[in-house]
Amino acid sequence: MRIFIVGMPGSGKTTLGRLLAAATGMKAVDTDRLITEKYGKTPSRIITEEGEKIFRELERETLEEVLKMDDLIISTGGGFPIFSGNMDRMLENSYVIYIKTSLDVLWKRLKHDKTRPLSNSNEKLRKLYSERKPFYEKAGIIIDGSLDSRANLAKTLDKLSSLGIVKKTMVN
Ligand SMILES: Nc1ncnc2c1ncn2[C@@H]1O[C@H](COP(=O)(O)OP(=O)(O)OP(=O)(O)O)[C@@H](O)[C@H]1O
Ligand SMILES: O=C(O)C1=C[C@@H](O)[C@@H](O)[C@H](O)C1
Ligand SMILES: [Mg+2]
Repeated sequence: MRIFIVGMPGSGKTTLGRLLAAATGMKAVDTDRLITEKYGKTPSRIITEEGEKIFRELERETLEEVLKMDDLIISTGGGFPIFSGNMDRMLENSYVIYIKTSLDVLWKRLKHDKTRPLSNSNEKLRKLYSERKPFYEKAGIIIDGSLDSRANLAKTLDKLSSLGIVKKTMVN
């Protein structure tokens, strides 16, 4: 069984992936991190130095690699579900969680971060949000991203257990 986590940059995908893995005993991976390890460069460097098209191809390859694995929670890059039919591919035989976070909350988290070439201004972030929303909203499970990390984890576990995806786990 695989669970993908999707959402805007800064919505808390990596954080939730790690917490969810610790609570369920599943392994957490992160597509940005897998790409960085395999190609020796961060996504933002790949985008800046080689172009976004190359980065999106690497994401597509990474998706096929993780689809070969099992018992995995996969946090994705912000643009991952938008390109190459990736969202439909994820939905074919995995669960997908969307962390739905308001633009105000996202901008508060991202405004001091200079390392994000695609969302380094409020205008760019707004445009990305409206373009990406329809893709994210295809997810079968939608979580309110304005909660703190702990409450977010508890809500997610509740949803996953009510759907019979994971067994109810104690969260301290
Ligand atoms: N539920 C939350 N409430 C408040 N802050 C959070 C929450 N989840 C994550 N954060 C903080 O927001 C920032 C972004 O979190 P995180 O890296 O998990 O997001 P992401 O969606 O993986 O972002 P990226 O687009 O970089 O992959 C971090 O500083 C993290 O500590
Ligand atoms: O929103 C995006 O398109 C991106 C988000 C990051 O997680 C990285 O995947 C990369 O910087 C692109
Ligand atoms: Mg992340």
